[in-house]
Amino acid sequence: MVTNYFTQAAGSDNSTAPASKPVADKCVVKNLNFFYGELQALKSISMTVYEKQVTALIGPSGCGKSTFLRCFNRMHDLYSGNRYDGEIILHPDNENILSRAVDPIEVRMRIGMVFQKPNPFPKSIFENVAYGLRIRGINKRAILEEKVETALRNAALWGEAKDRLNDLAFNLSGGQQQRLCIARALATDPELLLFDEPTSALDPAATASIEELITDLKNKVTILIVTHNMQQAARVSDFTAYMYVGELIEFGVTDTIFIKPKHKQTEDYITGRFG
Ligand SMILES: Nc1ncnc2c1ncn2[C@@H]1O[C@H](COP(=O)(O)OP(=O)(O)OP(=O)(O)O)[C@@H](O)[C@H]1O
Repeated sequence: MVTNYFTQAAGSDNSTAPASKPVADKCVVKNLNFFYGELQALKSISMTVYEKQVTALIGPSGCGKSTFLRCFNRMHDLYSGNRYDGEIILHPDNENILSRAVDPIEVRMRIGMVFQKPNPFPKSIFENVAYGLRIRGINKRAILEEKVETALRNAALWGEAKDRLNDLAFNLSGGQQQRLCIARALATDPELLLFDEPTSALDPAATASIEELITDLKNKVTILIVTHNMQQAARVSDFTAYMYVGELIEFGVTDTIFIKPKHKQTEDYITGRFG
């Protein structure tokens, strides 16, 4: 479905100007509530994640950003006592991925995740990237080699890794390990990629290379990113959602949220007056 929402013209100097290209819905969140036992961590969130765009989730510590992100790949199902209420409709299938009828493992095959700290498996570089493919029953060496190379190229790691594919992943630098985790997530062609503060454990140079990568990747995949770093949200995202104590306070085109937010609370957070 193509929506009426329009992204900013690239390079536009008018932050509220409508419209260069229409964007399609990838996920439509409807009245999402989430509970850790008795604690309600998300309150009636409704929002759209647009296809092949980067959407940033920002807000003060404890406002529910990571909780919201983890709903998209049903991570919360791994722990008892957690409860969802509401819908996340994934397009183009028009399927509610929170439905009990939908297998969370199937959801995780379509929606990849990259965590705060790089978490490669204690395996070689090659086997880290091949891992998800092998789980899907792909074992032919030629296919694995082709897909591993493509994923490493897409994660901007091929040049550094191609001569050491059999090295242990832990021998890579922190920034390289994070790009390896991105390659691992990309290898299975996800529709949506979730990033939970992907650069918070990295130095400025490694952070810059991950940000550049995120900008390149949006040509291929829809991206949802949690970040504490407001400059990062402004640099990499097309849309921004500001959350506070489990609620979505404001959502819109990133330039508008940063230059002319509708809510004073958003403005106070963005200008550093609070949070
Ligand atoms: N596993 C859990 N069990 C119970 N409560 C939790 C759990 N994880 C998070 N919470 C609570 O849910 C609320 C939202 O937490 P969440 O981690 O989603 O916030 P956040 O915005 O990502 O925070 P931060 O920016 O500090 O990472 C907080 O009150 C937190 O204490």
